[in-house]
Amino acid sequence: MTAIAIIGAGAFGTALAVTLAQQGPVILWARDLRDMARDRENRARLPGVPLPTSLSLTQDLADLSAASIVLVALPMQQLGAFLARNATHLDGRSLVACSKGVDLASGKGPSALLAQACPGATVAVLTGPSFAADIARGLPTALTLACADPVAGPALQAQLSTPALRLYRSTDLTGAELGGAVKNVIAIAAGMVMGAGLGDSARAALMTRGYAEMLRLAVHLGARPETLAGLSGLGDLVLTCTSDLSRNFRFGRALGAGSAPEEGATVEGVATARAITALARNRGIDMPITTMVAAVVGGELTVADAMTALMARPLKEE
Ligand SMILES: NC(=O)C1=CN([C@@H]2O[C@H](COP(=O)(O)OP(=O)(O)OC[C@H]3O[C@@H](n4cnc5c(N)ncnc54)[C@H](OP(=O)(O)O)[C@@H]3O)[C@@H](O)[C@H]2O)C=CC1
Ligand SMILES: O=C(CO)COP(=O)(O)O
Repeated sequence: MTAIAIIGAGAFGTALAVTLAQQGPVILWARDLRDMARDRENRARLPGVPLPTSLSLTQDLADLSAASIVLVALPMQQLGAFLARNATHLDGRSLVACSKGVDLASGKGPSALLAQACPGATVAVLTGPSFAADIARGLPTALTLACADPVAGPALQAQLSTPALRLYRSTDLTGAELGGAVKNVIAIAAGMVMGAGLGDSARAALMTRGYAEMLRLAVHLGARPETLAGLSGLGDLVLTCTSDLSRNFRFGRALGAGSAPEEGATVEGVATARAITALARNRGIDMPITTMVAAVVGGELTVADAMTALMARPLKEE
């Protein structure tokens, strides 16, 4: 019996599938397999990584019926519409949300969308500092597995850990997924600063103040502060704001440099900046960096104007 299924054959879904297939059969669903079955490689999203024989591929969601664990690794803004069409194929299992972001339409994170669409499922969140390419190459990686269920959480932690992929357990889904959502927005800001040539000191300041607003939002929404200090918050913020492998960072850097961003890349922080800005405004939470990123990506402000506005805010205690 196939125990693990993965929905979404993007870079992350494929990397997780390749890694988990070292321990047993895994089935990976894509809406369009293109040449993956023939090539036994995902040349479009994760080139250079052979797919092991224990990994099977399908375009038919009915083929996932034997899986007790389903990892959902779709882009955040696609998840709601996907679930509206396909939730019946997923209900009643352990569903692990792997998307990072906040849904623009509903203001919800991935775990809330899964729980709403699949009320009979046990929902968990897998998040933290990890580039798909690193996971796929078997490089050491540590992530957070958040699940409120005291029995399912430890079971998922054990079933989804591998010798190279070490999962730390949490019961704080809100904190785990808000860290992963906000860090992408701050990474765009960090990229803007570097692209505009404003220097490493400015980036360190943005990361630190970005962390402060991530924490403020998450605690307001019921998260535990220590979750944000962990892999899913600070850990992922550090990775994404400092690495050229991050699409969010590269997108911000292109904006800062006045050049064209890469075409076709999934840059979760763009829509999520708008979603979180609206959420924070409605709840009276001060999130100046996120608000500025939303304004710049929305074309309402230039990077230079945004930096001037951030520096001109009233002086305050740290
Ligand atoms: N890449 C990484 O290093 C990491 C990514 N993540 C998160 O994982 C999520 C997915 O990102 P990633 O894998 O990188 O994305 P990619 O850009 O690599 O791939 C996106 C995938 O989603 C598929 N897709 C898009 N819309 C739909 C839809 N409506 N129905 C079915 N499939 C769809 C695409 O299919 P098609 O090719 O047919 O368009 C494509 O396979 C994001 O939330 C990201 O933040 C988390 C950790 C690390
Ligand atoms: O989430 C990630 C690393 O943890 C991937 O970051 P990007 O989506 O910016 O590439």
